[in-house]
Amino acid sequence: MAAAKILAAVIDKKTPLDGMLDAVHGNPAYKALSDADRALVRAILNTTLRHLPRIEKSLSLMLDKPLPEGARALQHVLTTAAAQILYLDVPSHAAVDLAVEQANRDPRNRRFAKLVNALLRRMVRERDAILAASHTILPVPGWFHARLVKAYGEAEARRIAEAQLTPAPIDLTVKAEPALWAERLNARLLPTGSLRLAAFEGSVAALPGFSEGVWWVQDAAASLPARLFGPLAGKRIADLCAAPGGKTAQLAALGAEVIAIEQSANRAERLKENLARLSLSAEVLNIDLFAYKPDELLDGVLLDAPCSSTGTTRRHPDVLWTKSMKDIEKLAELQARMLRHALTLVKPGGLVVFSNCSLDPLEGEDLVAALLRDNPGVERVAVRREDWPGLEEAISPAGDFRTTPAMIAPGEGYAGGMDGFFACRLRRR
Ligand SMILES: C[S@@+](CC[C@H](N)C(=O)[O-])C[C@H]1O[C@@H](n2cnc3c(N)ncnc32)[C@H](O)[C@@H]1O
Repeated sequence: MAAAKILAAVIDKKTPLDGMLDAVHGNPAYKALSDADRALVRAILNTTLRHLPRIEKSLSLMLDKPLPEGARALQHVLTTAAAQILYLDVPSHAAVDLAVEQANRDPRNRRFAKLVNALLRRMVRERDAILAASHTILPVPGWFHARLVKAYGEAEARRIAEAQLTPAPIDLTVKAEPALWAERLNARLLPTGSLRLAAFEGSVAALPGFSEGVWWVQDAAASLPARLFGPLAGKRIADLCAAPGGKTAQLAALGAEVIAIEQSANRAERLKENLARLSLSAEVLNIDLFAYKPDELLDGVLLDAPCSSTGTTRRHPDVLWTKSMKDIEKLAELQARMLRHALTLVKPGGLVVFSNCSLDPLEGEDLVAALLRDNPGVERVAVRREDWPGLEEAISPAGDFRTTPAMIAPGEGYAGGMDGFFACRLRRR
């Protein structure tokens, strides 16, 4: 019940999933569930959203005629039930019975209860054939696929779209001694310097090193921007969009004197808590970055800007259904303004690293190209392939990091992939 309602809010009202699944401020129907039922609802929603185009197409092929416009709620009941039948390891008959019960409970949908029953039972019987046939259907919305094709070409777009079907593994960044901690945690040491856990269920807080603040959870790709500054001991660096603090922690662990700026009060608090657990220090300023003017120009600035997050769909599959091209355009404009401000904060010769977790060039390559065109006082310091063995494919010809979920091959017992990220290193002349 909760799953279909929450799905409706994502699809019809563009409400992000994270907020609705928050244990304190989340959707009331979700909060009323037991821990086990919450986990099941989360799995159903993430699975439904990951496979939505394939589920919808499979359902439409089984219907003689489309459901009437007024039956949106029924559509969500059907898609969440179909996700369980096709992709989740739960008893199919329970999913069918629940969907029929939901249809019966809603006076607008009662007349469709028999149809729901027949259609879903047929789906159970024909599951293997439906799954085999659905492989040809693109697993992402059309607008997003078109953007991927434009940026990466047909074949790579397909690989990225398929890669986002696999849930992200857990990656960790360690303060020091990555090889030693890789062994202790039975993790794979990635070419980014991150550790990747083998298939893992449970709480990371129970793993060795957590309570001592030795490491933090951070996707491999997300760890790259902070690594672009080179030696940081004694340098003053501002992290302009800092919370929850993965990159602030990296900068501080590398010896920088960090000023961490975060506009949201709640998120600034979370950043402070995270730094405290890691015994790392930074000056945390809960202000708008546009209001920040240091007394003296800085050695470097990290701008990990708010973005469309289209690189994180393995973790947040709702993004593709809540964001649109309009959002990408608006965010790209904001990022360009933020980047121009960031460049005023560093001394001549100072570095600005600009990054975000979008796959769209409007928020990355195009934005930087326009900035360089208009600002002769700024130059790109290209990332060199020879400095990043194993990550050559993630470095663009211009010398930026451009990672995608289709990069990093799986290893024995370890998943592949990483978030889609853009990171560019700029220098004020
Ligand atoms: C992509 S997240 C940053 C993630 C962070 N760098 C990390 O590695 O953990 C962007 C952050 O920027 C913050 N933010 C957005 N607009 C801002 C502004 N004008 N000034 C300061 N922070 C802002 C958001 O609240 C959000 O926490």
